[in-house]
Amino acid sequence: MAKMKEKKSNISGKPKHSLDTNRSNGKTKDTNSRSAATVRRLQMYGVRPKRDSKGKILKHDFQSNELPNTRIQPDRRWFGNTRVVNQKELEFFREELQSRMSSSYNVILKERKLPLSLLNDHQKQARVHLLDTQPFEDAFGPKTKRKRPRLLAGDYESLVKKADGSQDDFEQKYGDEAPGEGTEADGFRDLVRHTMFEKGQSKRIWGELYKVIDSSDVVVQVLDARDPQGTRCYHLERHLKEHCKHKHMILLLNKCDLIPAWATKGWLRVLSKEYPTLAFHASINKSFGKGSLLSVLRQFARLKSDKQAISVGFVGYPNVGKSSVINTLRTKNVCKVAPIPGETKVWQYITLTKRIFLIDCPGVVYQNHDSETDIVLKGVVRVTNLHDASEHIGEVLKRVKKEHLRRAYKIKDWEDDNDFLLQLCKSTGKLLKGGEPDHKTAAKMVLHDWQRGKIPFFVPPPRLVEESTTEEPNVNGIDTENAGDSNKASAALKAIANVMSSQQQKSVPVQRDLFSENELKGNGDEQAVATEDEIPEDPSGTEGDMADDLPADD
Ligand SMILES: Nc1nc2c(ncn2[C@@H]2O[C@H](COP(=O)(O)OP(=O)(O)OP(=O)(O)O)[C@@H](O)[C@H]2O)c(=O)[nH]1
Repeated sequence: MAKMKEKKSNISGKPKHSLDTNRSNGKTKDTNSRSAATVRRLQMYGVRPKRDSKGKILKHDFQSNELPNTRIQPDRRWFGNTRVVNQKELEFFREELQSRMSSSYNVILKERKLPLSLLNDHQKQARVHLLDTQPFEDAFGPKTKRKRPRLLAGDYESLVKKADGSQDDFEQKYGDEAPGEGTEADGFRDLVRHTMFEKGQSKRIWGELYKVIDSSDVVVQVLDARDPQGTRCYHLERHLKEHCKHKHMILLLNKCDLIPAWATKGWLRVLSKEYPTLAFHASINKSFGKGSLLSVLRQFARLKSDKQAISVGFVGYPNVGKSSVINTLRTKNVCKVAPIPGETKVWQYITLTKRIFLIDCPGVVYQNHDSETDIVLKGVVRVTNLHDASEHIGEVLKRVKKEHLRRAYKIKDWEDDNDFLLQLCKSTGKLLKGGEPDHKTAAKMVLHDWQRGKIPFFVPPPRLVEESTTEEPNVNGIDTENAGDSNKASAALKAIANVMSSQQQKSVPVQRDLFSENELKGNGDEQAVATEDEIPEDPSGTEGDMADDLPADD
């Protein structure tokens, strides 16, 4: 039977060629031979166009007879998931989709699969739909009417004249409002101020601050003891008084080692009239005020006995030492500390005890009328970022006593800030190419020293009126309305007052080499209220109180 069939398909009797379409009828058992379809496909590949001697195609099996060349340029869009539609189709699609979407009786399913970007113009590339408002002829036709822009001046010179004139007018008009110190009338300085001197005022930082305040039961406002009033945030205090009466605030005079003890005590007395205030020196090994602060926090935890734990937020200007205070309380480097402002970027939760959590906050600057120099000297701006640091040196020379500068930089005398910088450049070898003094680098060096507290400076505390110098520190700032048990609350208040008054009796450690003997003593009045001593490790006797409460290091 098999032989008969073979004969049928191979009538010629010639041996079968592999490209013979009749070779197999698909029913034979021989599955290795090519099927008719394969043979046809292979034959198709073999078809080549006929060309002339120059290679030009004369005839091709797949070429149209009408067109000379029907080859289409390859384009990657053929292979993409795209479709080309003309403008009319697109318009139709847009209208149709728009009407469907705006109709409240239609719901579009699988919306994400639709090319909605075709419907809504991208905001950045949004086009002016000229043709919606006027016909094509009016918008782009040959008789298009275009308004000529009204130029202020015909040529460059008259434009300059006009600008000068308007500047004069402006100065005449606003001449009385003299620009603040450090600002220039040309508007350039304003621009620089925007980019750099507004550190700590961004929306993000304020957001962080409010997050910390919202989550805190006690807010510790850390102040720089060298300039407590200058680093206070009155806006925040007002906010707490008005909107968060149940939250407590205490002031912490940090870096008290950088000012004489009488000044620390003076400030303690002045500030404690408003809020409970403690002096502090942040240092992991040699701190001051740690015990007092821990005791006060523990009393606050007592006041909030309805809560399982209290959160204590540390807020304040950049670089005042918020993170250092937290590290000191934990006796461990749990927060990043750096001698440059803006080291803390986001808030951070730290467990102090089972009942007390601490929150570190980035430094916040409340917008006030500080000049650029004030901002730099408060340590808000990183000195390395200053374009010209030398312009702030005049103020440093004004604020710091000559004897300190002489001692710090070994310069005998100087006429003005320029002369000071010149001598400093020479003595420290800060020279540019060709031996020119490098004022900017020398000035940065001085500002660095200022920010790190190497040049002694402090704002003396205001003198108190006799009658107001009461012995008992004020704890009126503490609201006890929300404290459950009134007996407990009054006991806690008493304890806080005790801690504050006992701290005021203590000796405050001071970096003695910063000041002269006279400065350390202060004048007569101050001497009467304070004596200072350099104190060894952990002067406050209250450290032990909390020791067993503190968590084991993790
Ligand atoms: N002399 C002295 N220096 C201190 C004291 N506390 C902090 N500092 C220094 O002040 C600098 C700033 O401290 P940080 O703790 O980073 O300040 P911060 O307030 O967290 O700063 P931001 O991250 O900008 O918010 C560091 O160089 C500390 O060493 C202190 O009590 N005495």
